[in-house]
Amino acid sequence: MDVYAEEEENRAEPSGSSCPPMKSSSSQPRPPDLSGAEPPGPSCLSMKTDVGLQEVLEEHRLSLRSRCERVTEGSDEPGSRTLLNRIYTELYITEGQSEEVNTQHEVRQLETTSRTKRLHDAPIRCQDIFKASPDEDEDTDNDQHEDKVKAIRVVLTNGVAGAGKTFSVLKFTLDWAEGLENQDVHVMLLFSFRELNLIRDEQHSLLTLLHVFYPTFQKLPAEKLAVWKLLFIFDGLDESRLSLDFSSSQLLSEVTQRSSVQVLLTSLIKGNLLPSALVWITSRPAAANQIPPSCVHRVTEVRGFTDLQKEDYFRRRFSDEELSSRIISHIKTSRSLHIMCGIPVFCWITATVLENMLTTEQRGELPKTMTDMYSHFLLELMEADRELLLKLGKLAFEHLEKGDIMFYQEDLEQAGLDVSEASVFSGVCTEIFRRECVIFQKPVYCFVHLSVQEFLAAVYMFHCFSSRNTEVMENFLGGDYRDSSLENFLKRVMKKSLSSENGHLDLFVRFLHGLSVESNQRLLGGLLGQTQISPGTIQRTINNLKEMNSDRVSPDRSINIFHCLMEMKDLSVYQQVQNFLKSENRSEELSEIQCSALAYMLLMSEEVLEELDLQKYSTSPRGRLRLIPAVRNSAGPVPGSGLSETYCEVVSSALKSNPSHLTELDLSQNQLSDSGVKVLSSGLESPNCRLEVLRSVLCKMIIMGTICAQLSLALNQVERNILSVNPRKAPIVVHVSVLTCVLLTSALCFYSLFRLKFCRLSEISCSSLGSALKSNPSHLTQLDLGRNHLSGSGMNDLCGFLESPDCRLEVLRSVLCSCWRFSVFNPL
Ligand SMILES: Nc1ncnc2c1ncn2[C@@H]1O[C@H](COP(=O)(O)OP(=O)(O)OP(=O)(O)O)[C@@H](O)[C@H]1O
Repeated sequence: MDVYAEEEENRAEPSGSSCPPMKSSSSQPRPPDLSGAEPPGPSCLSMKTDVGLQEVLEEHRLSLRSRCERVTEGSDEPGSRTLLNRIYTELYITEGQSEEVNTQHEVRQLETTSRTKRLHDAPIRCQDIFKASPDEDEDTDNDQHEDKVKAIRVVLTNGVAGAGKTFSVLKFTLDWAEGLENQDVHVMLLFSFRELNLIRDEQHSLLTLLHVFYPTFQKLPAEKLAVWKLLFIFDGLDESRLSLDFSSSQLLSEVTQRSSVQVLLTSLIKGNLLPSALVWITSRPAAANQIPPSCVHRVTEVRGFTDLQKEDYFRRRFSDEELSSRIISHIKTSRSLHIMCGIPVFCWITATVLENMLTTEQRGELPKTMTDMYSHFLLELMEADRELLLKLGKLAFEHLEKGDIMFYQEDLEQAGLDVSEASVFSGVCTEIFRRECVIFQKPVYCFVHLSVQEFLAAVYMFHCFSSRNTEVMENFLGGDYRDSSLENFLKRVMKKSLSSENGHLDLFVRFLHGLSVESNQRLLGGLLGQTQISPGTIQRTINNLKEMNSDRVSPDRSINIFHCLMEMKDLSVYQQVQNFLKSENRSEELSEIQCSALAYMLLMSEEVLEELDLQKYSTSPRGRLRLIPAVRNSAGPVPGSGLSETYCEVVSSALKSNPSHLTELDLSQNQLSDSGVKVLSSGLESPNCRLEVLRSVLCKMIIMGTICAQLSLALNQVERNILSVNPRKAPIVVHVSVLTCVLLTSALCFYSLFRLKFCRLSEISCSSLGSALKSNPSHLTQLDLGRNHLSGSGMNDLCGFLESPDCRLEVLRSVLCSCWRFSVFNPL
């Protein structure tokens, strides 16, 4: 159904009334100067402009415009394309990114970042990504900033599946082609990695590559490429099957030099080829690390829609105001639906389902959970062909484990799908499986959204369970899997999903639980197969979830157990925790599942928690572990008492997340292992880390060699992060006591104040401390050795530092410091 059919095409207007405050755009419609000899100015259409070239450019502009002005949603039947400007809703895009996303499942990541209160984010208009931000502009006397302003040449934009990256690329290009934005750019060139994949085995020069994708440019002399301001867009790095090797020394500098597409791209990104060309790359987060940070001058993140933008989306989509209001208020009644609508593609699924339900005479409850929503979505397609949907389910499932989201003809054939059969890709089925027509007529396929793939995979898995397809079940759950009850089957899948490092089965297992619910069984019965599910089975499954022991499972993963309960429509835990939060009495002992629910609710809380005192809650040690994810929504100080490596992981991810609210970290009274410290170090190294105080009183770090160096480096990084945010901010204060071995040695030199109070500094410690200080003593102005018992030859090194001419020490505290060689302090 074409929801926009009533609107007239020529009423299309750019959108964007409810966007967060954005940076202003100064671009005025203005044709580019083609001479290439001077910067573009108002009188760009100068007399010396080459008329032939002008024509080439005009042709290019028009062809880009017609490529971008209409978009396909769902069905790609002829006539189903819609004007982009009519449906485009402003997206929430920020500078910076959450590093954590690299290891997290995309939907989970969305949940952890869905809090509306994002303190440190700077929203940026997609059209402004190559422009200096206003504060950088203002700070003219800062050379560093000026450098940065000049250097925004490569922009990397991250965003989870369906967040709107491709839509923003299209809008960006369309606005240029229509003369509205970025008119200083002479030529914009749009490529998608899925297209580039098709020529990955070919040899090209940049010029011939352009000719392949933009035949108009065959009329173009090569030298023009070097003088014009070009902007290359590469959309969908995650879909790339090229292997980009940035460490390779094979680089090109001439537009006529031939090489592999990989080398062409790396040369362009590194700036060896066309050093003044701008490059924009978009990617899902997990693939973004293919581009080394040193090559990227600005990172932005498409975060989908804010709450206001969600509403704007539905209002733009439906001319019937009553309908959009009903949809919006329904979504607001379900927390998980509301969160999911932060992803534009989910808004589209929701709009499709709810519009259909509300405008036809369908009775019955509106979908409340994600599984409900997807079941209804699939229901509309069911008439298609049960067998076909199951084959798509098989394809979805088999590729889910591998992490594949793009499929080629061969993949389809393997799943038993006959690609030549027109029925497969026409009619309703195209709603869920989009055929991407690309150059050379080689089609590439994908599901319209990763979550649709996960849903179909779950449907297929359920079907295999019902039809006792032991081969598939054993392959997935292990050879020891025997015909088993539904509750045991779900328990096995849950455990398997919990052991996944990146949570790639999280949504799948949620859907699987949701499918066992009576209402969804009724809806999709024909597909799921015949299974007798008694209320007793459902209750036992719910009990299993509540009692699930998640030893050695990351607390982040454990939250998914709570989501499964919600998908099964068991709200008991949710309500208990709601009551707990409302009541004044916090002495009630919380179960593990309640802790996961509490962590989730604290995480989702719109308010950043001033301080999260994990000790405040009465629960078991395992329960306490499950609370840790809430650390991400806490401004600290975060106590780490008695916590393990898992703690380090969560704290580390809290330090990496954007925005990171942690400003103080207390590692006191902990015993941290090598691997724990390593994990923690990666958090400290993150550019998002905003730590100001690190306490480690009585913290025993069993750190040797390389780990020690790693922590040192990480702490240096913290220093840099803080300085880069605010040069006037006081440097980090590290309170260190009893360090069983000396770490931080090289880090020491970055601190102006170092407290070693109450340290039982061993001989080795003293020695390392001394040599570290000696090697780079210039920053340290205060040293507190109070209440230490210093002895042995290590003292020589320490004293050596004190005596050295580089020593800048102004204050040395040594209250109650008993020192065998106290006399050597005399020189001070
Ligand atoms: N700004 C927007 N306004 C309206 N609808 C949007 C917008 N952005 C995205 N959508 C909807 O979401 C769908 C997916 O968006 P898009 O293809 O841009 O996502 P993506 O981030 O590129 O995802 P993927 O990583 O899966 O390629 C679109 O087909 C459209 O229905």
